[in-house]
Amino acid sequence: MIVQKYGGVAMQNHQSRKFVISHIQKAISKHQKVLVVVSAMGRRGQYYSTDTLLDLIPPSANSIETDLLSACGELISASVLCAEIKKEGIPATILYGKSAGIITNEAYGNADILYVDTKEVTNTFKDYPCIIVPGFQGLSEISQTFTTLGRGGSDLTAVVYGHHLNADIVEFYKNVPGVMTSDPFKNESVQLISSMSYEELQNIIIEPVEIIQKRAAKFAALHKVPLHIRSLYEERDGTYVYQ
Ligand SMILES: Nc1ncnc2c1ncn2[C@@H]1O[C@H](COP(=O)(O)OP(=O)(O)O)[C@@H](O)[C@H]1O
Ligand SMILES: N[C@@H](CC(=O)OP(=O)(O)O)C(=O)O
Repeated sequence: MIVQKYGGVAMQNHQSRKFVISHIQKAISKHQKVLVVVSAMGRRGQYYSTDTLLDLIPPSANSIETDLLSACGELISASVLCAEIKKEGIPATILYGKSAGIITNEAYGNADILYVDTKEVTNTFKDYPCIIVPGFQGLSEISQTFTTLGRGGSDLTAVVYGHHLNADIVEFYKNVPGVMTSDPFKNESVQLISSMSYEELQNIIIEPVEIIQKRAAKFAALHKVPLHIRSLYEERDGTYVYQ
């Protein structure tokens, strides 16, 4: 089985989600089972993006209501993709909250994962080749409320499942060809790095959220989770990280 992660840009509209569905179809043919982690649709200004949702309420410290509100973005995204995938004839379902099994403390906004219970995921794979999970969120062990894993946290969701499900690979579908020598939207003469070590990946990420979330890169390095960071739009290989 493999894990695929689709971020806000990949999920932003019907056109971009056609690419998403095509990658999922190919993954099922090749790997039989795919766990799809999705982020909220689009960026600030687009209806259901994380920043648009958070702009609905007065700026405040991380709290039960800020995490519940931002978790809604990924729930909407998962629901929309599931409906579209089923329309294409692919059997798929959604797991979230307790069934998704990502159990955290109550540090709203940047929760720590206490444990991951993959029982429901494993059982559901007996009936469905495709399971969609809203990224970026967990469930707090004590209060059973939604928590979030820091901005860009769907990347962490993906690598955490990759590790706990022993996935062949975790694929990230981006609006860039892979990890480049620097951000292609800021610099002109950049090149694709076809493979890199976990250490090199962590070193290239300066801010908490860049090509992938820094926290996710650190987790992948710690557990040696194989990664493939690649383009949503092109078939060619992107960047492999596996040593
Ligand atoms: N070295 C780098 N190589 C490629 N992209 C980079 C790099 N550093 C920063 N970036 C930025 O990371 C972004 C991540 O892609 P994006 O599709 O927005 O991710 P997400 O999956 O979070 O939606 C790119 O749009 C790019 O601007
Ligand atoms: N939607 C959340 C989580 C996330 O990972 O998003 P994206 O994959 O679009 O960076 C955020 O904006 O922080």
